[in-house]
Amino acid sequence: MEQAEIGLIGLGVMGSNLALNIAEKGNKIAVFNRTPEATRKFYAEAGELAGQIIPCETLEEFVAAIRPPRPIIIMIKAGDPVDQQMKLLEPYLSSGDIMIDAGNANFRDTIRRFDTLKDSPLTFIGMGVSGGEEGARHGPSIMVGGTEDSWKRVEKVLTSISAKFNGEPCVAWLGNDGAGHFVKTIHNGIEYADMQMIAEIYGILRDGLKLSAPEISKVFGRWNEGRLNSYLIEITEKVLAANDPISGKPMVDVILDAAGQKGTGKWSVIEAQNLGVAATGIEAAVAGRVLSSQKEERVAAEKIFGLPQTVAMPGTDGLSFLDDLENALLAAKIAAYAQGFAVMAAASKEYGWNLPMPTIAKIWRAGCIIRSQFLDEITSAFTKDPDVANLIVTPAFAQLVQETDGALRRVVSTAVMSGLPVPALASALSYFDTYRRGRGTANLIQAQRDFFGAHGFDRVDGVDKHHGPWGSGLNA
Ligand SMILES: NC(=O)C1=CN([C@@H]2O[C@H](COP(=O)(O)OP(=O)(O)OC[C@H]3O[C@@H](n4cnc5c(N)ncnc54)[C@H](OP(=O)(O)O)[C@@H]3O)[C@@H](O)[C@H]2O)C=CC1
Ligand SMILES: O=C(CO)[C@H](O)[C@H](O)COP(=O)(O)O
Repeated sequence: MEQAEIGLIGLGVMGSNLALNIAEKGNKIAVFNRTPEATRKFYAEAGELAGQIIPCETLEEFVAAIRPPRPIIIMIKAGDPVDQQMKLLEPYLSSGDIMIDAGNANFRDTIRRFDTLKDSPLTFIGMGVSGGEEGARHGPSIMVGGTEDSWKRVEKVLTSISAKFNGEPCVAWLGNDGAGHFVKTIHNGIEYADMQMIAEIYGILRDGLKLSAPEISKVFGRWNEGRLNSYLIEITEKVLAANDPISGKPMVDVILDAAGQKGTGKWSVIEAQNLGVAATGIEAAVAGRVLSSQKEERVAAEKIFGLPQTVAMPGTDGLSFLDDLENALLAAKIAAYAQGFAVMAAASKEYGWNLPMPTIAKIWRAGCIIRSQFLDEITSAFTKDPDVANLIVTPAFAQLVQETDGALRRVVSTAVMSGLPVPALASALSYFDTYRRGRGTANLIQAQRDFFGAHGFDRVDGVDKHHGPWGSGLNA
């Protein structure tokens, strides 16, 4: 029997679609799933692609079905399952085989797995894949980490299955060991911020302007034709227009307001903190999901405090305020993306990855969940100045911020006066206001630290005097 040129383990949502994508691009693929019923079902439903697929029910059979040296994609639940699966697979592998973890791994696990195998005859690639079900099937964005040699061995097949933006493939080798999974984690962190900010704007439209879900859908539909054009805005329009087949009500109105999370948002925040980078939009988004899940506590608190009176939204016919909302979302989005890229720049230095910022922006323009026109603008900004300290000071984005920050200020202040929670939008505004103010207020914090802990401070006049005249805090 003709052998496959690639193998894939894990026929869940992502793995089965990725396998069909690989088969459709003319690659013969062997597949295996822990539970064999899933393999049988997958093969039975593969239709005309079945001829390109070799379904296997044991790992021995699976490995034998792939031509050596074997590239094997592992697309299963992240964490311990990946270690378990690799351990079960390894005895069957031979020199030169590559295990490619394509799930949402923590990059620290990826570095550990990479290091464990680096002096062995086997190779490990940690690869972030974004695009959900549809992306996996028709073209995801793929972020690869590992040795450049191992990348070259899988470049052709990954390029064939990736999304394309104006013909350019949305796949790239980003650096050694955990680089790909780190970038995927920050992609998801930005995704969290983007989604939280959209949800906050939805809250203002629903609870401030009292618009119905179908009315809000139209607003997002209009915005999707402008500068906010993106996949997340597009699906927001669609989600808000859908009706619940059971109750006939708008679907969103019958969905419990408690968001799930699987870890990548939280890891983004942890890593940003570890690297000393302010990622306030992602922090606000993760905290927003945590608070959202405390449904019972929130319901009880509403009984105690009630809700503040909503103030009139500025603008006589609501129109100019809608323009403000659109611009506010754009301004806040700039802050979140600037923060995400700043985290990656710091990680690149820390881990010696040499992450290519223009390339990362490029491969996010299509295929992934945060894909947008906006990322093409980020690509141009980083191409002109790849080492810029912060996206918001690049000429194009500085101008955009200047055009939109007034709207963000009006929207945040109106929401605050109405008691409508906007933690991510407000964090973006505070981030701008802090970042652009040459003289901040940390002089007071330094004085306090010196007072109670003799921590010392630097002086603005450069005079070498590092303690204040307050003596020990104990004597004060
Ligand atoms: N869904 C999405 O939008 C995206 C998901 N991802 C990531 O892709 C990976 C797969 O996600 P998804 O396809 O959604 O998940 P699913 O829940 O649809 O599928 C999970 C898969 O993992 C397998 N699995 C679970 N535990 C083990 C184990 N201990 N050993 C071997 N196999 C195991 C399951 O096998 P079995 O049938 O036997 O249970 C199944 O094939 C995850 O890391 C996820 O974070 C990445 C991008 C987008
Ligand atoms: O990687 C993804 C999208 O890019 C997955 O859909 C992921 O599950 C999203 O994260 P969470 O489940 O925490 O919202």
